[in-house]
Amino acid sequence: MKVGFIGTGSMGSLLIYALIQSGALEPRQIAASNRTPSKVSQLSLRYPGLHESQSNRETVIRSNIIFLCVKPLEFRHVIDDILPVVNSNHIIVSITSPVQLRHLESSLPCKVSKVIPSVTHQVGSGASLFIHGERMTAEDRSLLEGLMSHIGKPYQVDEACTRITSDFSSCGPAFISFFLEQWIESAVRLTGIKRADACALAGEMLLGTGKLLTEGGYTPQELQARVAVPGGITAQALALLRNNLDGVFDSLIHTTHEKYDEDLVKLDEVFRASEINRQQY
Ligand SMILES: NC(=O)C1=CN([C@@H]2O[C@H](COP(=O)(O)OP(=O)(O)OC[C@H]3O[C@@H](n4cnc5c(N)ncnc54)[C@H](O)[C@@H]3O)[C@@H](O)[C@H]2O)C=CC1
Ligand SMILES: O=C(O)[C@@H]1CCC=N1
Repeated sequence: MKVGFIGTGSMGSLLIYALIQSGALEPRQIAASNRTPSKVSQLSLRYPGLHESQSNRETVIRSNIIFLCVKPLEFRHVIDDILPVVNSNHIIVSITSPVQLRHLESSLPCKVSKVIPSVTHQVGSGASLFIHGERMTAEDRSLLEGLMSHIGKPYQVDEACTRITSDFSSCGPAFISFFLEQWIESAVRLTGIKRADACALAGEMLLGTGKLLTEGGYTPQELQARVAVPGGITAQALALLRNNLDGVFDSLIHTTHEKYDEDLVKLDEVFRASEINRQQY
């Protein structure tokens, strides 16, 4: 299996790192290209054998599966660029949520899927979300899921639920880190605890909480009940959080969905405009 990466910014390079580190791929199985070529040169120095493609087309030509790791509004440009060298056997994967299967299927002659990864894959953890296109056979699906299972837990989701599922799996690490950052800064300011100690304790706590939710059979509600003995300190603090955060998560979900919808409107325009142009010429 040969795997290509178009775009080696934050997420493209993280996926390359994680897939090599986990043993899922050897560097010689990978080809990569990026708008700024020096980013790929750095990767090929770090992983001898990784092929530094001179163009996105070269990445496609050398690969069976190609991950498009660029931002949503860069998709149209990348697709137009690689189109002449894409054939029906290629599997092209979008790692970004607002790009729809219909955008990919209407503009590419190959098999397509969306796989929304998470920064947690850097440590072989977290969920990756799968939304397969109709041209993906059962064999293609298990090939892609098998590859990603080395660095996270594959989850099939409906495209209509892409935003809310990636809110948890992909944006979640940032949201929870924000929560912890605020908490740690208050702790440092009010109690004098060393920031490094607070960070280490917060990380261990989050890891353990994650395990209780995934392996320990707890729901978030049950976990609160287990820790918050009636009349105790945790119960009092939970009441404070409940009052102060009332409505925050509704607003959070509205915010992520509004931004997603904005991107989707722009993508629909870009993909439609380009189809109209193609018909004219
Ligand atoms: N950061 C995260 O945790 C996650 C990000 N994503 C999605 O992944 C996508 C990429 O995100 P990042 O890697 O954080 O962005 P980034 O900006 O770090 O990387 C994008 C890369 O694409 C390259 N690029 C742009 N146009 C190109 C072209 N025509 N040909 C070749 N390379 C080109 C840029 O030079 C850059 O290196 C975004 O849509 C993001 O929403 C998805 C899941 C998680
Ligand atoms: O494309 C997305 O929705 C992802 C989730 C986190 C960042 N970007």
